[in-house]
Amino acid sequence: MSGLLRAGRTPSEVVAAERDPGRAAEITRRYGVEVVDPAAAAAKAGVVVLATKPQDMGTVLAQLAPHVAPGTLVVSVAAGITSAFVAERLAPGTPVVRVMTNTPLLVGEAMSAVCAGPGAGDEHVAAVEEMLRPVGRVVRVTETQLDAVTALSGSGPAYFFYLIEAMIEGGVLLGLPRALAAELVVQTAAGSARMLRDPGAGDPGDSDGAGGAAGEHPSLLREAVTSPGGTTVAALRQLDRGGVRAAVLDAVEAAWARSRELGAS
Ligand SMILES: NC(=O)C1=CN([C@@H]2O[C@H](COP(=O)(O)OP(=O)(O)OC[C@H]3O[C@@H](n4cnc5c(N)ncnc54)[C@H](O)[C@@H]3O)[C@@H](O)[C@H]2O)C=CC1
Ligand SMILES: O=C(O)[C@@H]1CCC=N1
Repeated sequence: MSGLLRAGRTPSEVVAAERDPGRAAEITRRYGVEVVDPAAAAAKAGVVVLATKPQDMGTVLAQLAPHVAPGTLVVSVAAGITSAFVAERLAPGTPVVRVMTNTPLLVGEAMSAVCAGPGAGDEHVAAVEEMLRPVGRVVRVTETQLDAVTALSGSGPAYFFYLIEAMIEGGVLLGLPRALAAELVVQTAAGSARMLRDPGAGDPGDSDGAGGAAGEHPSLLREAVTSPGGTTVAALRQLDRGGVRAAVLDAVEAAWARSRELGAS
């Protein structure tokens, strides 16, 4: 909702349905968006965005289905829930599009993936892409890729936050004040991400700051930090001893499996 409003939609163009009165009041206070019951929201909407927990999706669809007008575009952001699950609970032919985005959307840096479900044509997917583009990057994927997308970019911010927490703790272990450790680590993360995504940014002649060649390889960037006989190689040996690479592979595989499980339940 915050993204839609920052992308230029007015609060009067959006309505929300929220069963928790505290959260409903917060939505109206923060965004100026009216909160109505799900039936009223569905009846008014040209596009219905389903953003409940996967476990609540069956209930919310049962509430909404009789009120969704034929042809209304229905968008689900729930992890795991297949477009077929959504479509089966709506009038035949209702276009359904699935989205997996991530929380950096809140600062305009989302990584969103979209795919067409039953009844959805190119124009429906394009409409959802247009909704998401102002708040980050958007890629089109197949539905079979969405569990993997969820495991990488959907849950991914949590993996980075986890690593950053651990690095800050490392600074504290070495005696640095926590605030200083946090500043050092967060700027290091932001700078490293910028080198990966916008490698030419900051070069003379890069007037738009958008960078040159896309996507510097992470292995090359890591090698450039790793001086022979230096500090970085000493640290990386410990990461290898700790099995960090294998743990990351196991972690994304666990998220992928859980996403599949949510879809099957
Ligand atoms: N948190 C994340 O980083 C991401 C979450 N998602 C997906 O977004 C969805 C929402 O996740 P969260 O925001 O973390 O969940 P949440 O539980 O914080 O928010 C869902 C809201 O829906 C409300 N709700 C549930 N059933 C309702 C009903 N029948 N009528 C009216 N309101 C109802 C709840 O009161 C709650 O406020 C999930 O399906 C999740 O898989 C997707 C990508 C990233
Ligand atoms: O943890 C979850 O299930 C949701 C989906 C992706 C990120 N958060």
